Amino acid sequence: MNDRRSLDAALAELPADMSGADRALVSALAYGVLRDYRRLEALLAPKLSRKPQPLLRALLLVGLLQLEAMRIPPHAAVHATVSAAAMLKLGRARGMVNAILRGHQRDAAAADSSELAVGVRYGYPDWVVRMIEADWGSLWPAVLAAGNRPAPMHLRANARQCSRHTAMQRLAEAGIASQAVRVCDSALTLDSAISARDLPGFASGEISIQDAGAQLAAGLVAAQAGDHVLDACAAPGNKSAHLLERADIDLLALDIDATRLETLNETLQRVGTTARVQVADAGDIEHWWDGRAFDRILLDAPCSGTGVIRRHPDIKWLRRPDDIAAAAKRQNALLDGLWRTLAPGGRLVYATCSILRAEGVDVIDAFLARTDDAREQVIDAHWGFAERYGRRIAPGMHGFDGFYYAVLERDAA
Ligand SMILES: C[S@@+](CC[C@H](N)C(=O)[O-])C[C@H]1O[C@@H](n2cnc3c(N)ncnc32)[C@H](O)[C@@H]1O
Repeated sequence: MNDRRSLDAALAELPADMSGADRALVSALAYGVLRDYRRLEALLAPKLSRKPQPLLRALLLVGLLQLEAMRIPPHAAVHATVSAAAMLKLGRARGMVNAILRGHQRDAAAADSSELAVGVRYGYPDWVVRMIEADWGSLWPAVLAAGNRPAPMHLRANARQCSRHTAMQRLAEAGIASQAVRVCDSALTLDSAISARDLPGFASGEISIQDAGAQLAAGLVAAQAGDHVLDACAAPGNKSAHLLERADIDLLALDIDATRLETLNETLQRVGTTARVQVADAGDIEHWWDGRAFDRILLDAPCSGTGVIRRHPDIKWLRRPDDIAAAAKRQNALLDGLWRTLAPGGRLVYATCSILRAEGVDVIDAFLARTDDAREQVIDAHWGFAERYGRRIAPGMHGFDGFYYAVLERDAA
């Protein structure tokens, strides 16, 4: 966490020859500690007489997590953690690890978590708790708690290749139970998660893995055959692929990150579609725009990611309070730049996986106030909550990740 690397980037460095089961366990331990980091820290602190070195501290947190939140028999959890101390050349600390974990087992039954400070109890930095409280009113405890629950696995049926119904039948034939997601017609949810390589139809592009809340974007863009469409922040390409699956459009997919665009190319190839793909700063239109106006633009803006904390608990600890205002500034600048490339009568969909107003309705409010030829198109939908402009979704609502969407239209010339 010190280098602000994401958890996914750190897990990508696990040894290539590690077994799938070990990989899954390491991943569950890392995600679990980050989800519950503050509470585990609060449990550990009184048991220490001095500050342990970082590796030992991390090991103790992993040990406590196993005792607190995982279905691992306590004696096995203590034994494995003590053994790991030796493997990590922390042999001299084995006695201490053993004593702390055994002591915790004894004390745990008597512990009363209601006395913990709110941020510790819910496992969030205080500044995030304050922002969620301010933005979500009485829903704030539910919003925080939802960010600590594992997310369901949603799939998207590729309309070019099969109906959602057919996709579900094929999964059922392979013994994989799924259900249709009510308010999103391309989405289905699996009863239990499964790796992509074991999903029938994934390699051939019939189905893709994508949160159902994220699948709402393509329907809001509502591009028609022949439309000239821009996906301005497109990588790793899930929404681009969905846009292309829905209609024969002429899509330009931009992203500032060349490595992430490689994943986009792989995704488009897998689902059997093509787009023009370009590395660019979307806001810097002089450098990439050829002057041909777009009928539709999707701006899936870079944001705090506070709506996807349940999938990426490291976000809680990687973000800093200043990041929110900085993100809002970038979002405003992207909107201003991209608006100039939108055709009169065209539509721009603004999306973020943030649940903070500063990156959602406040951005749109300010944009509409300074942009004469922009109008909000009210989203008439059965998902999320209506905001002054746009709609936002709380994490876990309908099973979705947290999102904000607004639809803007440019006055006809
Ligand atoms: C929320 S992600 C997009 C997810 C993508 N739309 C999808 O559904 O797979 C935001 C993306 O914006 C990109 N980005 C950030 N700043 C940008 C900029 N100035 N211009 C273009 N892309 C940018 C990031 O590299 C990141 O890939």
